[in-house]
Amino acid sequence: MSDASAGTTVLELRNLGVHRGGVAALHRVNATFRAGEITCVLGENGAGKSTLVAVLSGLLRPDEGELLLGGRPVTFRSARAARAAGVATVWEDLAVAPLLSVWRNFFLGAEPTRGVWPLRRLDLDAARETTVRALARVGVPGIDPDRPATALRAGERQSLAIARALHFGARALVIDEPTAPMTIAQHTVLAEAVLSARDEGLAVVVVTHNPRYAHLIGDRFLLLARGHVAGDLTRKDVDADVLLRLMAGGRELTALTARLRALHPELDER
Ligand SMILES: Nc1ncnc2c1ncn2[C@@H]1O[C@H](COP(=O)(O)OP(=O)(O)OP(=O)(O)O)[C@@H](O)[C@H]1O
Repeated sequence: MSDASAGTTVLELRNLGVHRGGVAALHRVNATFRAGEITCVLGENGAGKSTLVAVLSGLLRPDEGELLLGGRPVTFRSARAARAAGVATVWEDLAVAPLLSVWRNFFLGAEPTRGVWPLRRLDLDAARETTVRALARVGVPGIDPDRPATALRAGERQSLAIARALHFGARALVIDEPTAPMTIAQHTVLAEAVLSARDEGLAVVVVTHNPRYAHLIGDRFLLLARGHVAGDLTRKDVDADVLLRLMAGGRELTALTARLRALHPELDER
């Protein structure tokens, strides 16, 4: 466990409001993100998911309400400030600097050095070793740290960012899942890293479009609809089908499925 025992509140949103382009992108949002738990944030396009990520990661200041970290109100003035406070965000597409090596991406400016100034120099072996160890810790063993980051696949790239967050002592991890299709194998790689972060006691927030995947890994589910909290549920409250139904658009899909199954009983088998 990192700094908090499982179940302790790490991040909290109180009556959070954000206006964007004349609309309430978030309106009176209350939510709690706890240590050792994965909270999946679900909602249709425009529900406010990206806005929530922007607030948690320090890119956007809320217009109303408060963000609390470890019980104290905080105002992040930048993404760097959020990271320094222990809230790490894994972006959908900016997880890494693609042309740099895997280990350079891991450290990005925080490389270990050897010796004392003015003879201090980069400790390359330590940097490589640390990277390999940190990746193995999130379930990605055997990566050559000198490969360019472009050689990593989508799930591995995000896992690298998660490994960094763990290594540098994050308390909360916000993951904006790739919307581009990922193979099952890469989804599994990412899920394993997400579960490692949870097991190490971080409060994990996963923004996803996929309710089935959410149900597989999530402990709690925050459903957003038009900037409002439409549901705040635990695993005990829902199964994957209920989640699917609760997501806007899911209602139509469920009705369609029921109608098709009534007309074609053989579909029941699927
Ligand atoms: N930069 C912006 N300028 C104006 N309005 C914006 C801006 N960003 C978001 N909005 C509006 O805020 C609301 C919430 O958008 P947001 O992008 O947070 O939703 P989302 O759930 O992330 O959607 P998606 O799944 O499509 O990314 C929407 O009505 C959107 O049109």
